[in-house]
Amino acid sequence: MLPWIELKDVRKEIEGFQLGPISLAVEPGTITAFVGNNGSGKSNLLKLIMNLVNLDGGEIRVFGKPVNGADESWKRHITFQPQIAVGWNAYTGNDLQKLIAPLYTKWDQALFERMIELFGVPLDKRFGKLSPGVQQKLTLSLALPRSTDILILDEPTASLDIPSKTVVMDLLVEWMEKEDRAVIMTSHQPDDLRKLADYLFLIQDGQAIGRYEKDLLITGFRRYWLTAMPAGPVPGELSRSTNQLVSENPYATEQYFVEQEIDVIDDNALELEDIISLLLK
Ligand SMILES: Nc1ncnc2c1ncn2[C@@H]1O[C@H](COP(=O)(O)OP(=O)(O)OP(=O)(O)O)[C@@H](O)[C@H]1O
Repeated sequence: MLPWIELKDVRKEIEGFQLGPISLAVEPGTITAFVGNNGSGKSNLLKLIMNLVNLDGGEIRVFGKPVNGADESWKRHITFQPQIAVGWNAYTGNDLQKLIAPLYTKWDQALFERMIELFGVPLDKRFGKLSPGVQQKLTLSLALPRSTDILILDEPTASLDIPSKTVVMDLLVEWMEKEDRAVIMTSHQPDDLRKLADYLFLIQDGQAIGRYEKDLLITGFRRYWLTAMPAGPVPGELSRSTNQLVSENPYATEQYFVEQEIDVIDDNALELEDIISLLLK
């Protein structure tokens, strides 16, 4: 399927910080999570996609249209939720709903009311007077009902309590199932990544480490406990300690163990957060 969003050799310099070159394609029906260390450039990459900051090099296309071109019709197909909603503090939830809903032809009022009810958001209080978590709940309740093709969320669950994180994950899964849609999100929450992401796009200090299919990533690393560690390198070996070996190619590693008659006491899959930490080392 043709990608909805395409980044080709995207580059940006922000006061001495170099972001890119980054290339990436986002297809419909997928959730892509940008994952990286703090300050690695994830939020700036989202802003570049939304044409909120200027590119220094490369190009970004949404539905085939360059984001920095004269035709801005692509913006109608995207909802962007930044980490901090700018200019909302003086408005109540009711005001914001009245301002936002008429702008979207597929506004889902039933979903808005359901989310407000699920999260218990007061609609009569000014946005600026709400706690960060309640602000995030209201912002999400004003984002998903827009029913745009693409949803871009910058750390959507960062301030939420644990039960609400689960609610958001379930709502996003349901939102994706309604029609062909795509989500890009940034997150530091392993649960979000495990439950939601189809692809992880890893960024470190402004540089792309790679785009990984989450399910393949989870099966692609294994830890083995051995009675005796082989002296030489083992195929697929990523790291070793006295009796533990971590492999990034379990098939090759296990084949080698069989050929060399090496006893494996135990083995297990690595947790997603361990794999991410290894890749971002
Ligand atoms: N307002 C700003 N002024 C100057 N430099 C900035 C500004 N915002 C970001 N930067 C620079 O851009 C880099 C990338 O920041 P960005 O916010 O995109 O990272 P991030 O990956 O989203 O971080 P985090 O995980 O902490 O949210 C930072 O390291 C910083 O050097």
